[in-house]
Amino acid sequence: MNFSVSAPGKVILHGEHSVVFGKTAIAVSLGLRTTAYLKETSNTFININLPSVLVKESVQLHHINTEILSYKSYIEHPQSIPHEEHLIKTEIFVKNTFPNFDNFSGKQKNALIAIFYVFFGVFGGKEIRGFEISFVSDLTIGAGTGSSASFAVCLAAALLRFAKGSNESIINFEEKQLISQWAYNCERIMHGTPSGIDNTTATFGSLVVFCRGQKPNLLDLKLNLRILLVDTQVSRQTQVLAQKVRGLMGRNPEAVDCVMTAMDHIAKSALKILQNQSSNCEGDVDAQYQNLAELWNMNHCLLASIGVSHPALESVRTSADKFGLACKLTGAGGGGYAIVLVPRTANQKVIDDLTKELADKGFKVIDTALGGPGVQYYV
Ligand SMILES: Nc1ncnc2c1ncn2[C@@H]1O[C@H](COP(=O)(O)OP(=O)(O)O)[C@@H](O)[C@H]1O
Ligand SMILES: C[C@@](O)(CCOP(=O)(O)O)CC(=O)O
Repeated sequence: MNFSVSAPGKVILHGEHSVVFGKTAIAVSLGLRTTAYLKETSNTFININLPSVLVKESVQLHHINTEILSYKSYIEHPQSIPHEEHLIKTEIFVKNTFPNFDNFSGKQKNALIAIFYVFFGVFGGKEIRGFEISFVSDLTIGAGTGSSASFAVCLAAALLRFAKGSNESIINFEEKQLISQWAYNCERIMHGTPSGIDNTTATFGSLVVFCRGQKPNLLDLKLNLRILLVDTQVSRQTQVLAQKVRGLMGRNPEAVDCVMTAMDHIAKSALKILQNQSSNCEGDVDAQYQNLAELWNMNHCLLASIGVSHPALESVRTSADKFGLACKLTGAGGGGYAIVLVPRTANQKVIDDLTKELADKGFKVIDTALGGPGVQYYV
C-alpha cells in the first residue's frame, strides 16, 4: 500500500472556551492542511518522520510485534477503549523504546505517544508489516488552528486504511465518524478534556456547529468568507488557558456564566447571518458584514474579559481597527492567531496596507478563504 491522506486545520469563528461549558461554537475548516504519507515496505522496521516536530525514528518490527500481541484491537470501537489504561501502557512502551525519550520536547512526546496509542488500539493482537509514515503540515503547531486535530485525523485515517487494506478513495459518513472518534482520543492525550470541535471540523470540513454532548451539526454552507489569519508568533498551550478559565469560573460562577451565555448568543446570531448569506444572500450584504463585524468585536472583548487575550493580540486588533476592520482571537487565545474579517467589498489597498503594518509589527499574515473539504485520501 502506498497512499496519502490530508485533513484541514480550523478556525473557531465563535464559541472558544464557552464551548467547554456547553455553549454553542462554530468552527470552519481552513485551506491549510496536514498530509500523512504511508508506504508499506518489506523492511524489518517502521519509520516515523515528523519534520514539524523534528522527529525521525526507526523501530524494529520484532520489538513492536512482541508488544502488540498484549493489546486488544478496538479498531471499530475507539469509544470503548479503556483510555487511561491504554495510554499508560503505550507511554511505558514509548519510553522504553526511545532511550532519549526524557530529552524530547512535549510536542515530540505527544506526537509519538499519539502514534503508538492509535497504532496499538487499531492493530492490537495482530502482527504487522513494515511501513513508513510521514506527516507534513502547512499549519503552525500550537497556535490555535487545530494542528493537533488535523495531525490526529490524518494519523487515524492512515492507520485505519492500512489495517483494513482498503483502496476506496471516497470516505463515507460512518468511516468519517470512526476517524473522528480515534482523533478525539488523540486530542485527549494532547489536551486533557477537549470539547471535540477540532477533530470534528478536521474530519468533516466546511462549517461545524458544535455543542458539547450533542451530535455536531455539519453544515455544508457555501461560505464566501475571506479572512486575514494573523500569527502573533506567541506560543501558548490550550490546556493551560482552558484551566485558567476553569479557575475563573470556579471563583466567579455567576459572572463568568453570563459571559459564556453572551458568547452563546453571539455564535447563534453569527450562524444565522452565515446561513442567510450562503443560501440566498437576501438583504443588504454590506449590512450583514457590518453585523458580523460587530459580533466578532464583541466576542473578542468577552474573551479578553475572561483573561485569554494577549498584548500581541490586542496589537493586531488596534491595527485592524485603524483600517476599519473587525478582528478577534481564535482558539484558546493567550497568543496564537487572530482573524480579521475581510468584507466582500473591501478595498484591496486597505488590505495591503494592513498586511504591511502587521508584518512590520512582526506578525505573519495569511490571506485565505474559509470552508473547504475535510479528510481526503489520495492514491
Ligand atoms: N505535523 C505534526 N507533526 C507532529 N505532531 C504534530 C503535528 N501537528 C500537531 N502535532 C501534535 O499536536 C500538538 C499541538 O497541539 P496544540 O497545542 O493543541 O496545538 P493546535 O492548537 O495547533 O492544535 C503538538 O504538541 C504535537 O504533538
Ligand atoms: C479553548 C477551546 O475552546 C478551544 C481550543 O482551541 P485551539 O485548540 O486552541 O484551537 C478548548 C476546546 O474546545 O477544547
